[in-house]
Amino acid sequence: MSGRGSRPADPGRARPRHDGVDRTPGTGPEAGGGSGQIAPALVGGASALGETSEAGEAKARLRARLLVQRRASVALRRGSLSRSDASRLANRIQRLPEVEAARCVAAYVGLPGEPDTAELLDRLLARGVRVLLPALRADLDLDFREHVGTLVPGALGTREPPAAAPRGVLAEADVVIIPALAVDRTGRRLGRGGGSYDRVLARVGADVPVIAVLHDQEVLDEIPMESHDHNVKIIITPSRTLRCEPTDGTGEHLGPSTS
Ligand SMILES: Nc1nc2c(c(=O)[nH]1)N(C=O)[C@@H](CNc1ccc(C(=O)N[C@@H](CCC(=O)O)C(=O)O)cc1)CN2
Ligand SMILES: Nc1ncnc2c1ncn2[C@@H]1O[C@H](COP(=O)(O)OP(=O)(O)OP(=O)(O)O)[C@@H](O)[C@H]1O
Repeated sequence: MSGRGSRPADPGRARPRHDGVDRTPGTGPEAGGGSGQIAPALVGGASALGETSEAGEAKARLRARLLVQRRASVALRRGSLSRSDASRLANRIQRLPEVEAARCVAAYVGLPGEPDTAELLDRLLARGVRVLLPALRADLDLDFREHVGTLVPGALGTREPPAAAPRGVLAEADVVIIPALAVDRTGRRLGRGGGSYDRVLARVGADVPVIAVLHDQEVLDEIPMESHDHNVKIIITPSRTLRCEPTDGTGEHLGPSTS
């Protein structure tokens, strides 16, 4: 990313503890706090707290490489292929039994370089499904709001429902659809390094299916894992649907089912 805008020089110090429990009264997710000044500068693919663990450093390097790859592919495609990708993705996601059965879906609005989710969101709304979308907070945690059909600019180039949209209660989502820079077949996920979805997934029930959406070439053999990372259950790319299998504890996995 390009390090735009006015962000604090040492954002990591302002971050909350990362054990999945938000203990700060009135500042937790869905507490209705505004974005304010945005926290960390996720420069060069480094994580928000400037990871120093081996896995954290490996993630930062991988993240930087994947962001370069995405930018190159955006430049190459100039949007046209991404529209057909968007339809194929929407079809795949809608065909999942978990999504067919869902009355409320937490999803997201694609950023440039990501598979476009606009068609999926429109189709879900047209089917009468409640759609919850994230609004990025200053500490990079996410609030959710009901998708009311319109979007306004959020921080860091995101788009989000207007502040007047009803609050979205994440616990009401039957399915959670999230972005990823990369995943592996066991469901390990690499994101943009803000820990936004690590925090969101810590608040999602273990029985709620989590679906990661990304490009075909971003399904990798192995993603380095840290203790706060949460696995996804299903991986969707324009041409593949992968169901992740749990690891056997040695890092080996039993092989995903695919279609
Ligand atoms: N579609 C989508 N929404 C998401 C995420 C995501 O990965 N994808 N996030 C996953 O956690 C959170 C947002 N995290 C972000 C972290 C970094 C940048 C970023 O690097 N932006 C660039 C470009 C900004 C622009 O175009 O204005 C930058 O700041 O340079 C954006 C979002 C919540 N919403
Ligand atoms: N529950 C949490 N609360 C606060 N910080 C967290 C939490 N989980 C992870 N973090 C911090 O967020 C930073 C980024 O984590 P990580 O590299 O796993 O992000 P990511 O999953 O790639 O990003 P994102 O979820 O935003 O797409 C790390 O410094 C980590 O310590």
